[in-house]
Amino acid sequence: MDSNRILTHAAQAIASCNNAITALAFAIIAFILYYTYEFRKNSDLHKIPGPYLFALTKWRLALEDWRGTRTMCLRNLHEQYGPAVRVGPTEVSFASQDALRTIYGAGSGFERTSFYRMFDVYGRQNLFTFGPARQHAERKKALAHAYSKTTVLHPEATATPLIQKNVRSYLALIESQRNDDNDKTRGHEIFHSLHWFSLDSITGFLYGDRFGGTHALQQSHHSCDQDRRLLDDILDPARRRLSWFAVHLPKYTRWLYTRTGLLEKVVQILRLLPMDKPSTYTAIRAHALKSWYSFEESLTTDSTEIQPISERDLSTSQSIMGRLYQHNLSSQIKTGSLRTSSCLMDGLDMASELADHLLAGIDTTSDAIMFAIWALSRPEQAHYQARLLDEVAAMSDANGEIDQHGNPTADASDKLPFLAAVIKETLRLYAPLPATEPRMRTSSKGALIDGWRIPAETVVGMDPYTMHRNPEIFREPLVFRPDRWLAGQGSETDDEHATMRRWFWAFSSGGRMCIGMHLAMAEMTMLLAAIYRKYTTRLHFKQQNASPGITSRFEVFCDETMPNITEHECWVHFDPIENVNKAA
Ligand code: HEM
Repeated sequence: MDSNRILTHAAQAIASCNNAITALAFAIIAFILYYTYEFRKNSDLHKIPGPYLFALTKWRLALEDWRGTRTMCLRNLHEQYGPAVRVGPTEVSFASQDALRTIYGAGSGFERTSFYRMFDVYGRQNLFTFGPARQHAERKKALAHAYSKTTVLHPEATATPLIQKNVRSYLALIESQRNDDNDKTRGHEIFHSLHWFSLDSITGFLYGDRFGGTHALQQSHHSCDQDRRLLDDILDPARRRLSWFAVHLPKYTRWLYTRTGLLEKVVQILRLLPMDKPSTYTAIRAHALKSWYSFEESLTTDSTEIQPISERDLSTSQSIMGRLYQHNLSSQIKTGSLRTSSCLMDGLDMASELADHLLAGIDTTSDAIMFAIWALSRPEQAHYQARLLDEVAAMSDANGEIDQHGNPTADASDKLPFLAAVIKETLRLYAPLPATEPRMRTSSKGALIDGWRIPAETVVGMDPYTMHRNPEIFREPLVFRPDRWLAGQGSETDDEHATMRRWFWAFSSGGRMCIGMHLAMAEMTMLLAAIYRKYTTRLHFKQQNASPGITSRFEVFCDETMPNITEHECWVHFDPIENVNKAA
């Protein structure tokens, strides 16, 4: 090849290289212009403060989700940018009372977003996942009475005797572990045992003893081990990764988990599943479905016609399953139809509803009780434990405050002011569901929230974590101080108390507020009152300088002031009060 030809080739190569660089440069500029246009297109959202990258792409917030730092990040962004922050191209986070009323107030027109559809069960929607207010309101009407405070605290209805029984089983479990242990330094791991307590309570309440009530607390019961294993897939930390995939890549995740045969094997070999099968909630959902089918079967054994529940089976007729079934049956009789209106349910609708309550009622309540015991057991908070011990010790048999087994009654436990303050402070600082509750208005009308014009289809949300740590509302927000809730006892004025109560948001608010709140409160008050009448608690050495950690969605939550975390574990000692008194 002569030198001219070489030069010509070289010139051509350089020219084509230049063309490629020019094309790339154009592509980058076009990309930036496109995104800048997209970013600015919505001039209303564009005015809301927030970091540029978050507004540019939803994957920036998804990265925080992946790292498990979403809620902490939102709180920091609110500290930096104020009560309204744009956290995605079409997502805004709020932290103000005006926003709370506008978004979550009854009849606000804001609905739960598609985010909640990952909680559909057996392919059916339920109270938790319904978007439209009308559908949701009809279902809530069918259930509200059974969850009311009057029903929950009624001494002869299902909840109270059931929780009393579970409290006794819990105390018996503490005692048996204490007696079994030759090594008195071993201590008690309460994260798991409190899950057993809440599992037995919610299954008994929903299904009754005959059809699905569990016995995880009763070591001598034949189903104890099997019932405890129902929780295995909930307590697996891989559940957080699965939540991330389910939220951010829902179609892909559904595809992965519905493969069968050879493809299923390929998916497994390539380790594509975010969480190995059985994935979260598999065991609980299977248990819930089995309970429903055995109940349904019992209704049709004697006849081909479905019958009302027999009067003699009181525990079943008073369970949520029995009540829901009766309610549906009477609606069917009234309308003469099996499932023509959205308020009527078929078997799977009812099974889905019950399964969802089962899932909602386990971690929440047990995590809250665990944090209360952990907080009271810390040496720096010994004076709060002493105050609670005094309060429960003063309960008297003569006033009917103690039941025949020597434990505080439901009604009396509900009326203890200091215990109520301990629980409220626990739920403030360690809310079991601390993350964003996303909502959206789908009607073409947007909304004015806290002075900002928000177009329809924008995801808006608030989170208890940020609300509960606002230093302008809660003095020393990271400090566990139950007496802040007691009028005339902390340094807060009456006005400050009223403001704090408005900012307390552990159970949400408005039409979508937690339906299980009174049940959860009864479980918490009765168990804590009974424990502190018999025992003092102190931290085990494994818990020194370590906060227990709980899972909620993609994140682990703990006491952020502690240097270490014990994830899904919490170790304490229970010392019988008479021993403590003798030693003193
Ligand atoms: C300390 C315990 C509990 C806490 C802190 C709690 C908190 C909450 C919160 C914050 C919500 C709203 C979530 C959202 O919109 O994203 C909620 C809803 C709900 N909770 Fe609870 N919960 C607790 C216990 C329970 C229990 C024991 C049940 C048992 C049935 C339950 C059943 C539900 C249901 C069915 C909903 C949906 C209500 C609706 O949409 O109308 N929760 N809960």
